[in-house]
Amino acid sequence: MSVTVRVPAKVNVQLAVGGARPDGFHDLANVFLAVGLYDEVTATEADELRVTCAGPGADQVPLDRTNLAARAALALAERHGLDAAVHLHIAKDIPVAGGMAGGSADAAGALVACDELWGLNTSRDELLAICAELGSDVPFSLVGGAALGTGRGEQLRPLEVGGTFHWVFAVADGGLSTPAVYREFDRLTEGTEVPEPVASQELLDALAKGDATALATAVSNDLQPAALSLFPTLADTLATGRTAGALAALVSGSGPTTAFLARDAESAKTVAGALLASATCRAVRVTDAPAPGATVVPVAQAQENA
Ligand SMILES: C[C@](O)(CO)[C@H](O)COP(=O)(O)OP(=O)(O)OC[C@H]1O[C@@H](n2ccc(N)nc2=O)[C@H](O)[C@@H]1O
Ligand SMILES: Nc1ncnc2c1ncn2[C@@H]1O[C@H](COP(=O)(O)OP(=O)(O)OP(=O)(O)O)[C@@H](O)[C@H]1O
Repeated sequence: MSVTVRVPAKVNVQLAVGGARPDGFHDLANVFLAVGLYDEVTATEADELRVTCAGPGADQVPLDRTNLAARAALALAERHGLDAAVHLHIAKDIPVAGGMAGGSADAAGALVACDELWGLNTSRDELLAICAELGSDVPFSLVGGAALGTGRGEQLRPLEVGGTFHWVFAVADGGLSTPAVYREFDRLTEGTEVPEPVASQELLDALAKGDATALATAVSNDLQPAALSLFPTLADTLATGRTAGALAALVSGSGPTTAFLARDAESAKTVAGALLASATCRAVRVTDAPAPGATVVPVAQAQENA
């Protein structure tokens, strides 16, 4: 028997970062928006824990127990006193090390898939607690939609979204390590007073109204200077998207994927065309938001996708 779960990528429409905490993490006001790029995790009964991965960037994904999907299965099995004898296959479509929470998506997907496969019926709250142990972005991958993350980003408040937003993502040639980007943030802000991270009311209102123009003026990412410092050519990608008519251009989370908010589907196509033609990125993806969180794929559909 197999269970397949589909999990979305995210963009951070606001990422306000506070000073470094004693535990090395940073307090955040993190406004997550799930977007329509998905990984699929299939859990199948097996003699022992095994991970396979296919799709763009699969060669950069570890297949041992450091894989976040494997860690999720082990954490769930341990809670229930089980052996994590499962084959996890990841069909990857979310850029690897791109700042779109791909590994987190796989962790949330593995958790839901194993829970279903093993017939555990773990409560939502318990699943969210396991997610938070696995990583700061993992709880949001489970819930999807839009949410404000506080603490290190793991404490979620769901947010209302009043419409569809059109996005273009430019996948960079290379990756960025999330801890390295936070370290660069610390270096760049050294000796300055880092304000408490606070969610922008203007931004939350724009999301609730589904107003792309208002959202575009309110988006912000405090990690963007750090990502640009480590990956300076991203400035060219951002400029290309802006010139092509994007309402907003920003680095997605810790980068190096860049995100462009478009007025409508037509404008998204124009922005995507300009980015592709510019050769300032490796690939371009056009999609909508919000997207649902981790969802079990009906068996017939999973077989069709395989
Ligand atoms: C940049 C974001 O993707 C925005 O959503 C997240 O803040 C990163 O979330 P993530 O990849 O799930 O990160 P984690 O696996 O929890 O942490 C990886 C590393 O990132 C840094 N980190 C992460 C989250 C946070 N609030 N403060 C941090 O300083 C820490 O160095 C940590 O050791
Ligand atoms: N299932 C997984 N998929 C991708 N990478 C994984 C996975 N498990 C572990 N990793 C490791 O984690 C690193 C970061 O990958 P990931 O794709 O999650 O980055 P990211 O999208 O930038 O994360 P975030 O946006 O949450 O900071 C990879 O370079 C890889 O070594």
